[in-house]
Amino acid sequence: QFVPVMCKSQILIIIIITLKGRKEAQGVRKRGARAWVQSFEEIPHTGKYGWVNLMKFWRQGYFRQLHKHMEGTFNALGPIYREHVGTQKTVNIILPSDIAELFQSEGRLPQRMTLKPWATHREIRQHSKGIFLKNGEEWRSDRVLLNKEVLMSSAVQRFIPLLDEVARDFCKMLQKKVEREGIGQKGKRSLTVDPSPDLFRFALEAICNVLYGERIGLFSSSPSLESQKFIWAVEQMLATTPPLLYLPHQLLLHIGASLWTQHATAWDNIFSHADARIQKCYRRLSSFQGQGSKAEAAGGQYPGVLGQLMEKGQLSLDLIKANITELMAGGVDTTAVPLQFAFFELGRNPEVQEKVRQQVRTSWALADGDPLVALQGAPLLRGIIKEVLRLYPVGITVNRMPVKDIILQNYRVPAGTTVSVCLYPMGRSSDVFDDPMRFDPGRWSSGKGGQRISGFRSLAFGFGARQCVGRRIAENEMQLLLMHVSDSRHEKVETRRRIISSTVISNSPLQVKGLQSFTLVKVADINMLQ
Ligand code: HEM
Repeated sequence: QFVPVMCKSQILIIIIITLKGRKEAQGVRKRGARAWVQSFEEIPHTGKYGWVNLMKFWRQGYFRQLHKHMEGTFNALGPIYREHVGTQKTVNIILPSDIAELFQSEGRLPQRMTLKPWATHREIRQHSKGIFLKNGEEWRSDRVLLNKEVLMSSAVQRFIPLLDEVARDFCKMLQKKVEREGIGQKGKRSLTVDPSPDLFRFALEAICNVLYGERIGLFSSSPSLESQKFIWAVEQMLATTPPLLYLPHQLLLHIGASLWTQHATAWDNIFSHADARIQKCYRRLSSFQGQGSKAEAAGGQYPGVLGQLMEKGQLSLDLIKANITELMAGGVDTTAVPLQFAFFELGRNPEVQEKVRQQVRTSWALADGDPLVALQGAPLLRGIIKEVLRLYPVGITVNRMPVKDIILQNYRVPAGTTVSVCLYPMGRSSDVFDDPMRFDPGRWSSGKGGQRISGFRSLAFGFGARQCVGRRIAENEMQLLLMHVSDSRHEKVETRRRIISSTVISNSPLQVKGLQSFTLVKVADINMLQ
């Protein structure tokens, strides 16, 4: 009844006073929020009609630049917006206070938006689904078993030596390359290379060693074509996923559209590669049956995640296969690409590079050859990974479907809505990070110099019970590589240092040229450099 005589802010004040008691009792009023919770429909949006928006996405090339589109939309509409594109509806958020609210409402069985094209592939090929695609109790029972093999600290201790061995061999391979192809005097050669293909090989070699407990020889002078095909297949699968998420992929499947065929073929290749590896490993471990445990059969050594799962026998072979295939598919691009960005940023920031080298040197000296201890003594390595994933997140969103209605920015969001945390714009927002465009690994340290970053800001691996199951593999794999590349204690330091300063880590145009040679899926990454 005050409307005719008062401005909007006065109206709000009056309402706060009159409704305070009632809304707080109902538990829907947030501190600092405007009094009256607004409806879902009132959330700012990018257009009502999903198909019209889809056309716009297509025309403007947003599928390749989703992160940029999100950043622009937050700038235009504020910290929350709705988006309806084709078959997808999401609410997008960016602020830690809203993210906290979302994750606190994820329930005991957190649920993400299902990647339907992936699920459909499993259904039409009659493959079992792994944890990525499952929900509910079914997800939980697999996940608990996998956590023991890849996420818990006892597992980390088992696989660290395998990752360490691959990281050391990678450095040796680079040294040989410099000696062979570099310019300058013997022993003081330097070489400028595009590190991308080598880093993809490194990531595949590392994940295979952890999963199967055996090396696949990708650093040899003639790496197998089969492995190269696997790398291409993962790239193809990732590149074809974003458009399929918004299109009626069942229809595309029905009419045999080439986008769907490319996607399904890529998955088929991933499955057949993983299948061949699994069969080979299975035969090797089975041939020792009756000679004690599989761990003993593997010469007393850790037999890899597959061997552990088979030995324990708590998951059916079908489910082991489904999950190992997902770990393979999730274990290559996810680490190879951030490593490239790590080198790129270290190249642009020589003072950071020097600090890291000093820290690694000191830590090695105290670690007595134990890679885990050495990593613990060099927190800047962890900071580099966090900083790289803040600026160049692998997955640009993490989403949840809350189990109850939640209030975000004073709007009511019904249970079951897909809410996406937009990592790329969040990582570059000055509302969330001080001086966000500065590459500063030290900002994550808790001690002197660190910014004491509070919660819900480091989310590149997701959150809680549903966070990335491969997180510890990825973090340790990337840190070990950076540690060995930075380590200047060994004999061939000179060469390695040159690799850092003049080759991989340099801000020369050649470095950027290397990045431009990425295939489709990486186009987004190049844009992230802008
Ligand atoms: C820098 C590297 C990586 C990043 C940034 C990353 C990021 C993510 C994110 C954001 C999620 C969703 C988490 C959530 O919903 O809360 C996820 C899930 C997952 N990731 Fe990763 N990941 C990485 C490496 C890996 C690796 C190396 C593997 C395999 C060894 C892997 C396997 C998986 C699987 C299987 C899931 C599904 C987990 C579930 O739903 O329970 N990821 N990852």
